[in-house]
Amino acid sequence: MSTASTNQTGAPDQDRRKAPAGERVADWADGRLGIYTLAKANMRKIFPDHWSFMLGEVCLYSFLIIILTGVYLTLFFHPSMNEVVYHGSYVPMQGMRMSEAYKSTLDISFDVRGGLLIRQIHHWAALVFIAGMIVHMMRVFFTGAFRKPREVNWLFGFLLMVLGIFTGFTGYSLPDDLLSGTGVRIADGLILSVPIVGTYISMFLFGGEFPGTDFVSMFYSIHILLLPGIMLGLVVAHLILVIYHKHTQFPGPGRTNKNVVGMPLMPVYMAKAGGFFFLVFGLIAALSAIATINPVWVLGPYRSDQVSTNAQPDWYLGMSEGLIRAMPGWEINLWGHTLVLGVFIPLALFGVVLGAIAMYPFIESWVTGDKREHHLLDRPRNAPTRTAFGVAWITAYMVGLVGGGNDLWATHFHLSLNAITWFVRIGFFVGPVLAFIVTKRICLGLQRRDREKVLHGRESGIIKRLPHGEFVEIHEPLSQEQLHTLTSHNQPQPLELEPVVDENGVQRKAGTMQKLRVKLSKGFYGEGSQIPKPTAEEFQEITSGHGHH
Ligand code: HEM
Ligand code: HEM
Repeated sequence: MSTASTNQTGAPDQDRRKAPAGERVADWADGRLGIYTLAKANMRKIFPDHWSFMLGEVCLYSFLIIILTGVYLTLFFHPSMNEVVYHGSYVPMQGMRMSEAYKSTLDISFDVRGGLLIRQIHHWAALVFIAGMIVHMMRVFFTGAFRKPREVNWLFGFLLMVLGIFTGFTGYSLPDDLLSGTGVRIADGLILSVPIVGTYISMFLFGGEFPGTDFVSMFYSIHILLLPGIMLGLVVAHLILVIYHKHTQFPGPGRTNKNVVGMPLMPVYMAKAGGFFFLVFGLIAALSAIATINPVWVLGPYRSDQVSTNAQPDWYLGMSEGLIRAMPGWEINLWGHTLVLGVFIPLALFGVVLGAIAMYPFIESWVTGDKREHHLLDRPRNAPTRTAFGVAWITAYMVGLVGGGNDLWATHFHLSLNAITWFVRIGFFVGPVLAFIVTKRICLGLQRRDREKVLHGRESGIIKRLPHGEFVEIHEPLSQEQLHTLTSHNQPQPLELEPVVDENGVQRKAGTMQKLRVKLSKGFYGEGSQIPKPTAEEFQEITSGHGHH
């Protein structure tokens, strides 16, 4: 229906000059918020396409799902350790004494409409969120996306991961059932093992001797306000930086350090992202509807004189738990104080591992001396030392995880607990070294294969018999696009020790750090760490004339 009409007096019609409704709303909003310039600058922003770039989105969407479901839970959860008697609908616990926190978690699970589903979605989304972050971090690591200028964004991401782990832990502790109480007890043990300040921190957190009467309410504020608040700010900063730096892209024809090839934010990327949000939500909801997670009614309320069997932390803390389980129970007594090395060393090691992850971009650029900007990603095989290092790290993590579930491995596979402990003790040191060597060899093998492919073409699988009886396989030459992708990477040279005598004839001694740097740099780029890619001359010589060999 048209809105145009003339009025009785023949005066120009107001309606005719009226813009469409959408434009008027946009005008109204622009006059007050100035969104036009912002939108103009960003709506057509180009995003490159690769499945691995969806991992950051998985983090984002699961974070949103956690917040949405978390808000629902706050409506019914009572963060109090006051003792009450249970009279809800779960019959086996009728008349039992328990904290209000535990009672309200049972109520959420059995009496609140949709409560159990929302609890399960919250918990499953938390597991997916942290898994998503770690896999996203691996993508960024293995492709070298953390290099200049994205080091600060790596740090923002790293903080998000650490805060996510802490938020998960505080959430896990809220229901105050036997499992979460056992987890908190382990955390208290870790805190107490820290020399000098440990006792004070523990007293502060628990309002006196463990478990005290305060920690649920304190953890609650930390869990629903403090940490998610900081994380929300960090996520926004993280995404602003992604837009500011523009996204990296894999090398390919037409892609350079100075452009981005892909689809515009509006409408293509937005439509994709919207759909993907519902996919992630749907999958997590389906998982939560069919797979029980943290059935708090099984173990009963927390009592500090009881420990549940089968106690497992959520998966992301499995490694630190494994290190504690595998560590010998060493203790030193000094001047009337006990230093519990059996607990303190794993705690310190966890801290060192986290610190190394945070600092990695800076360490790598110091070792390699690479201070250039990088907007094109590395194919993992073309950075064998970094790739091998990442796989070694994952191996150490996995071995620790086996240690964290040693009881489950023992019961499910009929293994001795001691054998598993020794496997973890040895595997934690030997596994990463083996993984490093094997991965590096695989990367070099793949580089050799790329070189072969460039020089001799792709094996076609077609066998030809020559007149004199010899069989040869036809090799098909690669397309220009493939040739470009396989040869466009840089092959930097390792750093050299500076001359001992400089141009003025002054003697200089290379410092230990300098020597270490050169050594590490050789490890990265030296002989045995990269297969020279074919030169243009080699390519010309081999490809001129024949299509097989
Ligand atoms: C709440 C957690 C996180 C969210 C919501 C998030 C979200 C995102 C999104 C949507 C992108 C762009 C798409 C992509 O490359 O996947 C991105 C890129 C990036 N993220 Fe995250 N991320 C999170 C955690 C992390 C972590 C743990 C790290 C590393 C320690 C990290 C480092 C980076 C870096 C360096 C980029 C730029 C990559 C590039 O341009 O290729 N992020 N992030
Ligand atoms: C990264 C952020 C978060 C993570 C990783 C996380 C994780 C968890 C986990 C694992 C639990 C235990 C669930 C259970 O099995 O009972 C939990 C409980 C809870 N969370 Fe969160 N959460 C996060 C953010 C939030 C936010 C933003 C809110 C509120 C606005 C919230 C509110 C709650 C409440 C009220 C509980 C206790 C209820 C219950 O345990 O059923 N959470 N959280």
